[in-house]
Amino acid sequence: MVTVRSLRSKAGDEPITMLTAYDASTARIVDDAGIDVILVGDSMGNTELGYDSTLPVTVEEMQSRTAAVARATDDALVVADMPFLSFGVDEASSIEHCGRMLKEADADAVKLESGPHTVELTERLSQLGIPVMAHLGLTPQRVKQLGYSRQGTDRDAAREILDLAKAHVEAGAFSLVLEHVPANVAKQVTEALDIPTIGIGAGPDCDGQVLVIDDVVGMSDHVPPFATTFGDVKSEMENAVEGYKDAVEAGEFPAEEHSHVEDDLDELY
Ligand SMILES: Nc1nc(=O)c2c([nH]1)NC[C@@H]1CN(c3ccc(C(=O)N[C@@H](CCC(=O)O)C(=O)O)cc3)CN21
Ligand SMILES: CC(C)C(=O)C(=O)O
Ligand SMILES: [Mg+2]
Repeated sequence: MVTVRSLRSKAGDEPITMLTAYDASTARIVDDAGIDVILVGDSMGNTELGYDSTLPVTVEEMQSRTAAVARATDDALVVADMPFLSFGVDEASSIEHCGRMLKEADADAVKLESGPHTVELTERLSQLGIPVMAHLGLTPQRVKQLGYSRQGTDRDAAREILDLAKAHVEAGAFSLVLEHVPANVAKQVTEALDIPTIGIGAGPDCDGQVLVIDDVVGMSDHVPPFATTFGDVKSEMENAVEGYKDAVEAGEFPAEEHSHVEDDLDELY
């Protein structure tokens, strides 16, 4: 069983592995493979729900998918990604939305796309017993301001990431995702913090790595430049779907072994 405490002790020892999953069947595969952390990412908006950003994803959608993933997961830490405007608007509704992920969906922790506005909230949630994973660098919920470009690329911006990272550790965050930042910046952030950093497009020197499952297995139409594909599930599914269609059209499916005949029912009238 991976816990927020065991994750912390693994950091620096062995790389931490994290992947997204949005449903029970995928979560079972990821968990059985021994991945440490399953993130029910709001990237689900792009991958599963067909939106062109994560902005439309709702708390209800995240809660339902988090519950499905948690039901299928035995060992991995399950982290619910809090969707756009479900936190940071006011403290009471932020706590209520985050709390639902633990109380009702059985998540182990929440992830918040972080900034100066999430320091106090991270402290409050941590005090209440809701473990918080922070997320700095490229924060896709700010796509309308940032696009999907690399962050922390000048000294001021890189220092701001480091300073915010320290502020979130101080506030009680148990780990930090660093997205699409220079490897040498991620390295210094990792060295400066006593919580695990988990990188995506942040070089090899974070304590762990995370990618979106669709990109990893070869199901995405567009893979970000920092990701790599390790399989070709899309072709496998295309083959299976075509095979089914051809078999039905050729009259080969269902065959005798897929059907049954009941005695005395040959003539109903
Ligand atoms: N399938 C998937 N994988 C992801 O990693 C992912 C999502 N979806 N959805 C949410 C965010 C969006 N992410 C992205 C998406 C695109 C780029 C990308 O293509 N960046 C280019 C162009 C940047 C620009 O638009 O200016 C780059 O060169 O940085 C990076 C991160 C990462 N996240
Ligand atoms: C890529 C990770 C960090 C994420 O936030 C997501 O999948 O939504
Ligand atoms: Mg996300």
